[in-house]
Amino acid sequence: MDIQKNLAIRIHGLCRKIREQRPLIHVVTNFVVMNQTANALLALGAAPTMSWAREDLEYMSGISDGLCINMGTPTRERVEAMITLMALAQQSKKPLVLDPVGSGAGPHRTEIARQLSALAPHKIIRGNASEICSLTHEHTTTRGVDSTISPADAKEILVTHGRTADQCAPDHQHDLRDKGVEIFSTMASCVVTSGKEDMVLDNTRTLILKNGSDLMNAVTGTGCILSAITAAFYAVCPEPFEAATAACATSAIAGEIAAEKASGPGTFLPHFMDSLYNLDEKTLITRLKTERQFPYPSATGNSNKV
Ligand SMILES: Nc1ncnc2c1ncn2[C@@H]1O[C@H](COP(=O)(O)OP(=O)(O)OP(=O)(O)O)[C@@H](O)[C@H]1O
Ligand SMILES: Cc1ncsc1CCO
Ligand SMILES: [Mg+2]
Repeated sequence: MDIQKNLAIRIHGLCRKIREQRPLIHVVTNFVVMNQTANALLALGAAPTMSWAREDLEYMSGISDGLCINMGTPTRERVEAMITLMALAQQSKKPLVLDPVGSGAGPHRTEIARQLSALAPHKIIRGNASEICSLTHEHTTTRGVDSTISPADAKEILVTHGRTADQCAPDHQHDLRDKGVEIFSTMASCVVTSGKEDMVLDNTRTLILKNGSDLMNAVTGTGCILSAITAAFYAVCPEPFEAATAACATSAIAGEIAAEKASGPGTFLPHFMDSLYNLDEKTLITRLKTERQFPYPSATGNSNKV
């Protein structure tokens, strides 16, 4: 069977698992997107809980199936709660997603993002391109919470590290691992940069997803929602790369459908929720657009369609 169709079927299988198992996802997120994030988790079939009260943390961590930490509004009390929850998630080996919102927008946020990134290395980190790149690259800045760099720049920084296509040939894999991918082994088991194209990476693979719509940028919080639903997929799928891929596909395809129905940002969000709720296998198979670069871009610049 066509490998992209097979991937779409597997993604739909995970959507079904979420609807059947209804994983409880504990989300400490920013004040801007709290309500829409809880609703998106519900639309997907998961169950949200959003508390950051110190007295709640141990209990909520104990009963939850996954955790999403989003540092969009990083007040001291909330950052302390995030650190406690991340330590608890690591102890109990619970699926964890970190969204380093606004990393690269000034020293305060960048320092918090790097501090959180250093915790619980089994996690998935999901951010826009400049947020992710700013975690390891001093010179990448973020404009508030908006990315300043393109997916192509992010790929250059995170995957090819300025090397030529020749140097990225399979023969040089070992060099690449030694030199370039420390972010994956020290901070995360999988990293996602979102944008016009989403990129899912671990230390052996890169997958590019080409779904979505410009309208996803005309409302706030689509990235925050993507991080929260990534935690829901990770709660039903122990393989972080597969969970992150499923979340990116689901979010972007739901966004694509919503954009076709909406007349602007005001009606986009309700259509987006409906699309998450109604997403079926046929739609995923018809719409999924991915490109796999495995393990790294080849010497000829060719990549395999997934
Ligand atoms: N220009 C675009 N075309 C298609 N899809 C897009 C575009 N920009 C963003 N998306 C989609 O929107 C979602 C959020 O990605 P984005 O990179 O905007 O996150 P973000 O900057 O963290 O958002 P926020 O901070 O507002 O929550 C992803 O699913 C991504 O695929
Ligand atoms: C707009 C905004 N400001 C802080 S968090 C947030 C939500 C999008 O990341
Ligand atoms: Mg964001």
